[in-house]
Amino acid sequence: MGILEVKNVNKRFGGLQALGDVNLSVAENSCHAIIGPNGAGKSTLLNCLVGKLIPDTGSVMFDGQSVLGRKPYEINQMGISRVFQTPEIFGDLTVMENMMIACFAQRDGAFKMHAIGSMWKEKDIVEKAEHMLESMNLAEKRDMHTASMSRGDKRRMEIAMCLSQEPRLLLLDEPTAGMARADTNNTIDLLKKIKEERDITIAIIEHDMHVVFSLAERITVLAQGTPLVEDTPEKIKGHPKVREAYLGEAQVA
Ligand SMILES: Nc1ncnc2c1ncn2[C@@H]1O[C@H](COP(=O)(O)OP(=O)(O)OP(=O)(O)O)[C@@H](O)[C@H]1O
Repeated sequence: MGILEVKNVNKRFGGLQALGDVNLSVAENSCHAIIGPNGAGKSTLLNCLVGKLIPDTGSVMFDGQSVLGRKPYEINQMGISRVFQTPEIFGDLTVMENMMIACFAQRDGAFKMHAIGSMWKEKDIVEKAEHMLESMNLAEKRDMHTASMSRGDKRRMEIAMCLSQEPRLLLLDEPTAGMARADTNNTIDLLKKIKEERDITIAIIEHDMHVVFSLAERITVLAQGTPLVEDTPEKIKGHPKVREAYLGEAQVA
């Protein structure tokens, strides 16, 4: 039994079957990639895992408990955190302030903006935020306004903010989208380090096959809303069905 078990999930948008009988089992402490051509249903599936969408039929179990019918914040409290394609951070605040807000939210369940002036008095929050920034190689940038950070640093910042929630399952939606190769490689190294140091399961949606093959232990290929194959990266590389699904689009080599 995986920490995440998706069974027979279906989701329609009007006449369009976005997900058709999706089954997915993600093993605890593994990194599982979900790949597939544009429009395959990857984001729809992720949205069903975090309560943003409700499947028409099927079940989604996390650590033996159903996530269906729960609000996104309740699912977050269960231990599932999602990093979005577009970083969700406060550009007017510094890296350290953003990190402290995330640590507050984790400790108190919420953060009220009026508390921003007094948050430096909270020693445990300051220490935790400093530790998170160090572990994500962002300590040197702590006083920088996040609006002036590079895309790669912003993305790492958001991953750090998600990790401050101490999730057991981290969902990454194209974590290296729009990054230069050097930044992508830094992010891969950082995610490997996170996996080594923490008791964490990672599910990742990614178009960049270099990222997928560098990180994933299992890969599920979605095509037209249905899992086509699920296997190890070695078996997925060059798999005829996968090549067919990507025909004319990307390269899975
Ligand atoms: N809210 C919505 N209303 C109607 N159709 C939708 C909605 N969300 C997604 N779709 C459709 O469902 C299908 C699956 O979309 P989804 O975004 O899940 O694919 P994807 O694999 O994540 O694609 P991409 O790689 O391009 O992000 C597409 O045909 C898309 O147009």
